[in-house]
Amino acid sequence: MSHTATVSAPDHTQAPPVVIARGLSKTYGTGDSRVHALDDVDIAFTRGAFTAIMGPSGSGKSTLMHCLAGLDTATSGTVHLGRTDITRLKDKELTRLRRDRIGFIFQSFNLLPMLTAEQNILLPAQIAKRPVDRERFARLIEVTGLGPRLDHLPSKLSGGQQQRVAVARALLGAPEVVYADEPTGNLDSRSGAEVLAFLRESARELGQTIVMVTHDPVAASYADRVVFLRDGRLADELHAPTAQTVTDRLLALES
Ligand SMILES: Nc1ncnc2c1ncn2[C@@H]1O[C@H](COP(=O)(O)OP(=O)(O)OP(=O)(O)O)[C@@H](O)[C@H]1O
Repeated sequence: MSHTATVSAPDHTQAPPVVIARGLSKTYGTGDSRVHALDDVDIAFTRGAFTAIMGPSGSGKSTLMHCLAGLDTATSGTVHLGRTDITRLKDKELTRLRRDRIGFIFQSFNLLPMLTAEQNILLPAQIAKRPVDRERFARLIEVTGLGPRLDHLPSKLSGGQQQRVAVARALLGAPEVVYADEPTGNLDSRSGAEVLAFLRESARELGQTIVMVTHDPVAASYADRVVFLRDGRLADELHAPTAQTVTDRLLALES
């Protein structure tokens, strides 16, 4: 009698989804000026996965991220964060959900200029009256290499250091998902690579779920998975991307 055993490698398709969007559509305008920014998008993001969203200009990347994050309201469809259908929440509940369960990283670092690096990192926890996980704080400072800069004001930090402060701030509360909108758009390639390596490490080592919008195939190559939008629809998907495979798919989409 023969026995066959299948050993499946741990991969993100086995992990439970943290964010699930179903039938997500967003239209702007009416009549002839009507634009389908998102057209019936179904997508899920599993725990600990680092996903990049790409696509030609106007394909709906920002709209998708804003609807997933509860920064914009979808015309139809649902978005679940864990068990919460965020499309049913009232404004106040949505504000609280964004504050307590989601991390944000933007192209502009959005640091408060009069606060030190450390104070900036701790600010969201203070505002939410949330206890600070000192162990996680220490780990984030170690991984970001910000230790010697903690008492510096943002104006005394390089762009890359400022963005690392913004990333540590977004990750400190262990949010269920982090949305990053062109996080390396304002950085030189070396600083950008440091920030991206840190995001990748956060996904792998801390199980942090990250969804990043980017135009840059090199940035996307740090992700585990790249999803491509065209005309508001999911058009393609790549796993274990390289800058070259991402570029090839983008060119195919744009042709
Ligand atoms: N507030 C708005 N009013 C009307 N149309 C909008 C609005 N926001 C976005 N759109 C349209 O929706 C579509 C998708 O836009 P979106 O900004 O999501 O695309 P994108 O892929 O992020 O583009 P880019 O790469 O240029 O940032 C585009 O046709 C855009 O013109």
